[in-house]
Amino acid sequence: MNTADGGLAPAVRSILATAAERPGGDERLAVDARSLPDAFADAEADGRIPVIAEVKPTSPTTDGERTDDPVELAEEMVAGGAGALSVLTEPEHFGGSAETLERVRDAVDVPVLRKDFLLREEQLDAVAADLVLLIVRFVGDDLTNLVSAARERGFQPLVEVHDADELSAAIDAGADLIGVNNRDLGALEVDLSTFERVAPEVPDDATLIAESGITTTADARRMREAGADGLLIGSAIMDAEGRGESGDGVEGDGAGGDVRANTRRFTRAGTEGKP
Ligand SMILES: O=C(O)c1ccccc1NCC(=O)[C@H](O)[C@H](O)COP(=O)(O)O
Repeated sequence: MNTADGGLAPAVRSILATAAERPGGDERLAVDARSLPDAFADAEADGRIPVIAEVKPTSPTTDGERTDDPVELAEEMVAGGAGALSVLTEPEHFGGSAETLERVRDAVDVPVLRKDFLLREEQLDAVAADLVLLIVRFVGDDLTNLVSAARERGFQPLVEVHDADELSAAIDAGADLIGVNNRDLGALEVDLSTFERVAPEVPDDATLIAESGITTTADARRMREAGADGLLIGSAIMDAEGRGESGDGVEGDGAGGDVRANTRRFTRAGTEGKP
């Protein structure tokens, strides 16, 4: 359901309205970032699929909320083999905070992505992280400046795209970490063929991440076969409803709300790797 007002779903319009109001940090940050490509290489060398597991207490498309300590969740994800973490810092719609990210990053030694809807340079300075997300659809013509501003502070910018035009903008901005979001932020619908359409156009030397909608181990293998170097997985690992997944990819009798087991299921999903 695309809507008026830029074709964005009401929840996304609300997310952007609150993001526009959020202040930046008091001073410019200088970050000593943990390398995402190195973390992915370590996972591959260990026979694990590189997974960025997301600490996502809730969202506009999630039923229920996880109120467990995010640091414990993060440590369980790493114990399940996550090569990196993503932590929501958006407070109003995702239950995140900068403080959560700080605590998680202090507790683990893998790279941590700040997952938020950043619109202005000063918002980069709200909290240290190893990576920051820049969503092409939302930052528009500011993308090149924000990529530079992120790198000047030591962040690795992960540039998120949804179609070929956004990919061109990401490449023009010099992005080397590219995420293809299977979730259409206009309609909030998920379609894994989005990644399959966009991935062939991504330069070989970029690190390519399939984002959103990866629910089963079959989905994970499908994204890897389509060229994903890594997978960003939130809801299926957080699994607030405790549905889990059975061995044959059918929901219902699996690990439920056990984030360590959920993460392991994806990191050990088995694949021939990138073609
Ligand atoms: O997840 C949502 O409901 C959502 C709604 C509106 C804008 C963004 C949204 N998600 C942000 C994300 O990038 C996802 O949390 C992330 O890709 C993980 O997705 P999933 O594995 O499907 O939880």
